[in-house]
Amino acid sequence: MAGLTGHPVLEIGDKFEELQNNIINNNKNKEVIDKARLVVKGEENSNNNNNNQGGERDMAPPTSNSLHRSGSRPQLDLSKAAIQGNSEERDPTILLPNQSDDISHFALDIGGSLIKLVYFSRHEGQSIDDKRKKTVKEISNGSRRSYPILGGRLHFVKFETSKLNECLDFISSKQLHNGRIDSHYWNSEATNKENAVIKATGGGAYKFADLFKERLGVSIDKEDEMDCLVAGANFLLKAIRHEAFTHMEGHKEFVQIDHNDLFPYLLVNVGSGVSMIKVDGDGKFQRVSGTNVGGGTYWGLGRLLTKCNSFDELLELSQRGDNRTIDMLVGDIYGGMDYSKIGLSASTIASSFGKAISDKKELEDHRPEDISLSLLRMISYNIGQISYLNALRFGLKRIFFGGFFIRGHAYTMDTISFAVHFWSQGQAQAMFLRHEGFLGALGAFMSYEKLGLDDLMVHQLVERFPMGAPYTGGKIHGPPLGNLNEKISWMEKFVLKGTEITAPVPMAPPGTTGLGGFEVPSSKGGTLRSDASALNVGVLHLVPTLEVFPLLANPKMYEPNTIDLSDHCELEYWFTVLSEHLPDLVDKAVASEGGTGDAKRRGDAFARAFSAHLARLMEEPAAYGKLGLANLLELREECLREFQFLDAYRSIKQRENEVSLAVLPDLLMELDRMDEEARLLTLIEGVLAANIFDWGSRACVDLYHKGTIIDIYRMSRNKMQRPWRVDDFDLFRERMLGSEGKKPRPHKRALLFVDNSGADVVLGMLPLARELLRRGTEVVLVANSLPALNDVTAMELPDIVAEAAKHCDILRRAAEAGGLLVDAMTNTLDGSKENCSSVPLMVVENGCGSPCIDLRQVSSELASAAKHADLIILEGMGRALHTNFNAWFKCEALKLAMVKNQRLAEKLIKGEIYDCVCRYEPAS
Ligand SMILES: CC(C)(COP(=O)(O)O)[C@@H](O)C(=O)NCCC(=O)O
Ligand SMILES: [Mn+2]
Repeated sequence: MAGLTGHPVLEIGDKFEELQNNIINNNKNKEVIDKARLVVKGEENSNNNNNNQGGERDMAPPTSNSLHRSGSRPQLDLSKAAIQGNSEERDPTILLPNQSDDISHFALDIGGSLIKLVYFSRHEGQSIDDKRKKTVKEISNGSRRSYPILGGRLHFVKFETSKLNECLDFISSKQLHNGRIDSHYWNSEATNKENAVIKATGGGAYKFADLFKERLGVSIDKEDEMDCLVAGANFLLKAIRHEAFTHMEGHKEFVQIDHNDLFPYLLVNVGSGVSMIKVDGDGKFQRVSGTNVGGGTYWGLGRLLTKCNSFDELLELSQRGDNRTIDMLVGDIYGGMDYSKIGLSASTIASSFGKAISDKKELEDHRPEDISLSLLRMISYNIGQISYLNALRFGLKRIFFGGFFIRGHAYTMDTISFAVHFWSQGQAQAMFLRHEGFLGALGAFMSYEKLGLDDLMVHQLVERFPMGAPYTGGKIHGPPLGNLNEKISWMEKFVLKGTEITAPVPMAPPGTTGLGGFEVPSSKGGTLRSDASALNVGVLHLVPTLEVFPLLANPKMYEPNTIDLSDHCELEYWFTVLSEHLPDLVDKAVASEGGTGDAKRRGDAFARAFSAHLARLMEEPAAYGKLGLANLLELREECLREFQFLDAYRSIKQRENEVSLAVLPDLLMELDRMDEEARLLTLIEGVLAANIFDWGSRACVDLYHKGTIIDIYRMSRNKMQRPWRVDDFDLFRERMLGSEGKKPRPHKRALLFVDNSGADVVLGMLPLARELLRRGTEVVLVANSLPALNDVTAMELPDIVAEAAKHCDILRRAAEAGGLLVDAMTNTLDGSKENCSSVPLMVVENGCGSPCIDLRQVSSELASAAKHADLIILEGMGRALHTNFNAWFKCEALKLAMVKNQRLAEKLIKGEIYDCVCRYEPAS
């Protein structure tokens, strides 16, 4: 039969059909094809799944939830670390002789109005008892770096100082003061409570020391406040990618700080009072000024003048205020005119509260809203102005503002920025910090010896935004949520509370009038969320094993995201795509957990949580740092995991693997009948065509509901006519096969970043890997550490490879050489064990649990494997288009994907849905 694109291999579609008939006649295999139909027709609902659950679970490869992206260790004192006992055993005990047992888990900054608490929590124990263990050792040359030792997270929580008891209850409920979590890991005796010492800064460290001793039995070790502020700020500015930002006229922009060019700067900490600190380096600073007119002044005066009950209420009032009724403006003095000679417009405030002297009004005659706004502007301008004058005094260009007075409040930041800009005539810039209120607490935390926190680098920290955790200490939510059930009930309350909680921080630009200052701030949501600033702070995962992918040509310039979500249309489009996909995803997730009542409740909570994230980000796209499409897709996966859906597509993946493995031998036979050139083309076509099996694409899911796997595969092959929309195949062929009779040298090692399970990996990437192996190139299959949609994981791959190897000597020998076939090879094709001299086929995890990959943060395993690679192949929309489409590498790169989204096809390649990309780039 003629091939669909003129190549004989394309009989594979027919082979599928033939196979189907054969299989149907064969009772043993009938189930396989039935299952395949179920999958592709989208008939898999919770009921079906319910029925199948037991059997499928038994057959499924072990879920990889034991491998976490952030599943490695906090930087503790690892010197002289050694494995105790047999290093080959599962979960060997690791001794840390220089690690002291009494590591405390939290530190406090007890201020006049707020208590800020930073605490450290540990990951659960992990195991990499998978078939890759040998591979891992192989690649990392026997180094032990890939053993999971410890993992950790930093949480940021705040309480009102007046509610100190809530804070003590929280510490007590989490047993933070007992070091209980650690003792389990370090094999130590429970920490001696009597001697427990915790670090704290701020005035309350002195004031409440006795209470801590009485209630928790711990002593407070007081740390200097300025030391802590500076240590906290330096850490954040060096270690968090999107920490500092400017905020001008409602527009927030993250600032990339060059670590080598950070100092000197002015740190302005606006707490109850204000400190201005000139920072010259780590531990090198001088408090150069300050002002007693700060957050406490705003709150104190505001409370007296407006009878407000809380700081946040006062701030919220300002949203609806009009300060012109109470402030004396230049125009009030100059009969409505500007004082242009000295550059003051009519709307400039000439005297804060100045009108109150001339009016015959009493306090009751003024609106509390106007008073609050006038007060806010007075204090913010004053802080901005004094800060600038101090920056000028020491020749400092950069001013960072922190402290809880700011509270992520757009108008406050705009006012301070305006003052700095105005007085410096644009020469200095105000910058704000996302962890604004936690500088002191973080600094106190870092003062514990041997923590090694200050050595952490940007790529070793991953910030996550779990639902519930940031909602702290407020009247509605209580402290961060401890267990899943609490979280779900909280989500249920959350929905009852409606939009009040998701109401955005007002972001509308507060209309300026040139030099004259701002008009009344426009209030978008009407309410200012009480925990506005806390919401901008996630949980920091400390992952010292993450590394920058060493083959990036220019890591500093690297931007993983291709789609710029700062374009509002783009943002809206992708938000709609994700919202519309949600019901289907919830169905799959609930089904994957057996469709039980508990799973449904979790599914519901997940949907609410993810929708809340979307709503929040829609209102303030930069709320969680710079937002790209990859972040959104990852957030969705993280959110699923938060509600304990560890592998929503588990059964779908398994069925597609089975069906694809069943037709693999036919495909390999067809390939082997071809000459080199036809084979290479067919292999690339195969990768592109099989990338259609993508459960994350709306269009593809619709297809699966309409046709069988065979129809879809055929349709996909039919689309394979060259030229593809981006088609560098000829270049790649020349590199692989040479021209004019010259044989090029084969690649030494290729990293194949695989994408989806089923046909994608089995009929697409594995045959391509086999071709490379055949040519003497070592192949490393790079797969996700954690499940994401229907992507294949590093944990699942060895079983798939073992199955494939049963039908192919090349794969078998290579997999054996790569240590992948440990015990799976009882059944080889010919039973022969000789000839193990093949180049190895290996599997490494990439460190991610997302459909995309940010190459600034990959597993150390991958970084290690990359060192000898001279070719990388990135496959799929997530890894090759949404991210890395514009990335340059030090080695050759091949980017292969089918575009399964109409809009992306139009925007990125001026094409149509199902068009393909084959981009080949020589080393740069
Ligand atoms: C999530 C995905 C990136 C996965 O694609 P893949 O990497 O598997 O090729 C892709 O399915 C996607 O962008 N989906 C959303 C757009 C849509 O539904 O059209
Ligand atoms: Mn995928």
